[in-house]
Amino acid sequence: MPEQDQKKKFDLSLFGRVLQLAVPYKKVAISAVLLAILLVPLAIARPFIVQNIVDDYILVGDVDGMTFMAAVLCGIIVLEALCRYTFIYSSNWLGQSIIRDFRVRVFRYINSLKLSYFDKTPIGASTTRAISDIQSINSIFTEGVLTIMADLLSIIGILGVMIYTSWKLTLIVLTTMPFLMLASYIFKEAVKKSFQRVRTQIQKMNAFLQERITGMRIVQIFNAEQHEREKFAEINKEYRGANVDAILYYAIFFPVVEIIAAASLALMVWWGAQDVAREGGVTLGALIAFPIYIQMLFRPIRVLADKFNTLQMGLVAAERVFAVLDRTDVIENNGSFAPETIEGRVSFKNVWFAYVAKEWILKDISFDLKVGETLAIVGSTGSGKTTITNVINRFYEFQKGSIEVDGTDIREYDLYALRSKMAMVLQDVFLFTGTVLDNITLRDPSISREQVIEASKLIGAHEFIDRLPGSYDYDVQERGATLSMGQRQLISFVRALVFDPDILILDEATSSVDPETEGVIQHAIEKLMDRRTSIVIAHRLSTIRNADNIMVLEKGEIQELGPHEELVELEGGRYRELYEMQFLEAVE
Ligand SMILES: Nc1ncnc2c1ncn2[C@@H]1O[C@H](COP(=O)(O)OP(=O)(O)OP(=O)(O)O)[C@@H](O)[C@H]1O
Repeated sequence: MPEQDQKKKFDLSLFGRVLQLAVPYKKVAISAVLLAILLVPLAIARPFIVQNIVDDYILVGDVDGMTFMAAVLCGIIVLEALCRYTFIYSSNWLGQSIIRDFRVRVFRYINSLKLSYFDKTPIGASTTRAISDIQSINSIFTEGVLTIMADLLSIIGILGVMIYTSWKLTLIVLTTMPFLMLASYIFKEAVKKSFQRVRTQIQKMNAFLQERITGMRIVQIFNAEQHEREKFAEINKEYRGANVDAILYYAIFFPVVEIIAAASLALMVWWGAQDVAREGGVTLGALIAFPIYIQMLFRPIRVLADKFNTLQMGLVAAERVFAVLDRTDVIENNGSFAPETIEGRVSFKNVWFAYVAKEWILKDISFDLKVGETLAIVGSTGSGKTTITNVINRFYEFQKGSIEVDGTDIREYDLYALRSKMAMVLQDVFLFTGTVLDNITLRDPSISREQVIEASKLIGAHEFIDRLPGSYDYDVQERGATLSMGQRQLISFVRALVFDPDILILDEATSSVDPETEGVIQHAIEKLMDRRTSIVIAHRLSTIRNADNIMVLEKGEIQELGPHEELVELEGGRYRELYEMQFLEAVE
């Protein structure tokens, strides 16, 4: 990426796209531009009036005129201060408003991407896009476009006044310009390279910390702390090096600019002092105003190189964010069938599915589930059990065959209507930081606290939730780390129950819990499946035996399908083998 960044030239169409983000705030944006334009004459007016006061009032002894001009000068200074305050405030307000909108838009878009995107994209990449890259876009507006424009305008304005006052003095001042241009260019390129290194190291540091903290158990149990510390120190060393380089360039560049500015001033004074004495030479007022002009000319030039870098870095970040927004693998929602209620019949008809083209994971899967029936899926690891549950709710789109709910192809349903009829309980329970209540309702305001308590009582989770400090308002820490596995499972059951689905998809946890909790969970599962069409990736003997049908899946194909009593009788059958090997053993 850094290599690519360096080669990147200024991309106009990308720049146009970034500017379009300001369209909803065009009034503020236009006001900021107008203020930037207005600030130029106001700033230049100060030395110009000083020059005027010296030449036209002091030298001729016009005290009244001088007092009046001094009052005008004060007025201009106050006006300039007000305009500058409004300019700084409005340009920053603009930048912040734009990135607030943009962040929400990017998050909404990320939400709409197909799950396959997340399979391939590291979490860190998505968070970097949504947080730090968008932050850099802010600087395009605050430090970039508007201030660069304001600086360029003041350079042009000051040069204009300088030429108007004395073109000869201006030419003398400008003799040092080529040195300044050269120094700015060298500085700009050098700093850009260091900042790209800094950014690469920040990304590395983020990814490193995120992974190590998430996997802290592994780091600690395998005594890997020492190596990890060394690796982290190495990244930090590189980070420091890159930052120190950048600071070094600043430390060299700024004094160099001062020297060049001083040389300009010296040349100007040397020549100007001689010219004042000459007939028709520069006026004394001009000689007094020129040092201020020089100062005003060099100040923006000094910071321009830096601001161009900021602008370019902002554009690189914008390009990366737009690349996410330009992704076409969004969830398709072309169906419109949205019935108020459904019965919950499910049927798979010759369904074929592959995550990667032609590598079939589900092969010709067909089965029918009547309303309220339970299908238990069993099979060895990697046989495609989870995949079946992934295609019913359209996390992934199947390629051949059809899946019907109540006799209608699931692709004809409005996706949100379809999903609202289904609930999914995953083996690996995911809890969000927030209260237990929020974790159950997922902030759906239509679900009341009473409903949640009622569902918890039914599931058998109320007792333990009530014992938590704060009960339903107990703050769940990072992914529920302070709750036990069984407790997390119970919360996820309550979550599924309050959404009252017609079709339940359940991936039973394989982890063993103590007999007492086992009893509670078994009871909860029964309550959850009660009168609901359920598809369960089953691991508990009780769930499997109680299911209306059992599907034995091997390498994506149905090997056996039928009720327990039937399959267990099959001589040499896979289910019978599994049953004898795993379940009878467990019972004994
Ligand atoms: N997101 C994915 N992208 C690509 N391949 C995948 C993806 N998820 C699963 N697979 C592959 O699909 C196959 C079936 O996986 P699946 O998760 O459905 O198996 P499973 O029967 O549920 O296994 P387990 O009992 O271990 O959970 C596996 O070979 C797996 O590597």
